[in-house]
Amino acid sequence: MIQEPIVFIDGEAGTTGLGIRERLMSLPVRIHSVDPTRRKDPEARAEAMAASDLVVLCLPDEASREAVGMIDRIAAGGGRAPKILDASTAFRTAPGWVYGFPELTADQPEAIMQAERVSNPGCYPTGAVALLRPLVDAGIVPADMAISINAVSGYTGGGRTMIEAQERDGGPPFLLYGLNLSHKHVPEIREHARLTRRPLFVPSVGHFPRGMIVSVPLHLDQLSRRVTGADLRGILEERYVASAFVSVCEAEPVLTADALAGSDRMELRVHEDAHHHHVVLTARLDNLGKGASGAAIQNIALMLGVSPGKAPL
Ligand SMILES: NC(=O)C1=CN([C@@H]2O[C@H](COP(=O)(O)OP(=O)(O)OC[C@H]3O[C@@H](n4cnc5c(N)ncnc54)[C@H](OP(=O)(O)O)[C@@H]3O)[C@@H](O)[C@H]2O)C=CC1
Ligand SMILES: CC(=O)N[C@@H](CCC(=O)OP(=O)(O)O)C(=O)O
Repeated sequence: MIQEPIVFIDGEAGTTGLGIRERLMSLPVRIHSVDPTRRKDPEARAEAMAASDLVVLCLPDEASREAVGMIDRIAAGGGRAPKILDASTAFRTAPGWVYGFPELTADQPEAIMQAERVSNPGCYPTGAVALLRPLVDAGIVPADMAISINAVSGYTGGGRTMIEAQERDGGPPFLLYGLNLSHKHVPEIREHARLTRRPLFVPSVGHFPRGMIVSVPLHLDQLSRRVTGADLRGILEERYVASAFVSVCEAEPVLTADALAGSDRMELRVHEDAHHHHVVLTARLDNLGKGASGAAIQNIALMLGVSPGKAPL
């Protein structure tokens, strides 16, 4: 009998870890857990890593870097190092890591399959890169164009600390943050959308648990060629036509941010005022779905060569 691959989730009790654990039930894998009382014990975690085929890191950035160091030491000691999928921000632009957005290009699924180390995309970059990269690749959005990105997330995006604060206090209904304009996702968006000019990114949080809209306003008369909203939509449709997770939808006058809560899919739209040559591109997703745990399951399936056997949530 063929043995099921073994997966260890470091940070299994956190928001992203729990979402991945739940979704792993749909894959033919065995989950290796450590005793909850030892979940932060380096010795117990190193043992679990050495016994696994794939380690999923659902930790804060610094703890992720330490965990990768532990796996490096397993390899240096002559052990068989497991593959790594990292959910943190630590390695999303790091050399030697493959970016875990399978829809990025036609070659990306194969690159993820072959990789030893994959970084799971950030929730906001998932929407921004999905909208911008095909248009940059097509030469329609110039790589050095001044791009602004606005986004709103559900409060689970801030992990346990923000969830507890929002649920204890009733939370502020809406707040802009990252107003020092150096949010940790900017380098990731810039690199994977292939922009040469740093985009301006303004995130926000609303008092709802799950959901996200990322929006990118464009003045069509500033693009490289004369194009219409229908042209932009055509390029996005061509890129995502085969994807079970990403779809291009009809524009709507109103979008609610939490409509895809509980789903691992993402919806893209092109909203146009043709008379004024204005377009707003939007991506709607669940920050914990395609923005985190749902994307992780896509990557785990590719990295282990297993199939979910059912359609995405
Ligand atoms: N929430 C989201 O929407 C998304 C989050 N991510 C990324 O996933 C990672 C985890 O985020 P999230 O799940 O939201 O955060 P949480 O705070 O909900 O979970 C993090 C977990 O890691 C545990 N932990 C912290 N330090 C260590 C350590 N040294 N050893 C073992 N366990 C440790 C925490 O335990 P304790 O609580 O006891 O400290 C907690 O269980 C982050 O890097 C984040 O950027 C990715 C995509 C989206
Ligand atoms: C609402 C909120 O606080 N969101 C987080 C982003 C989510 C996250 O930390 O995880 P990823 O990097 O994997 O997306 C933030 O802005 O720092």
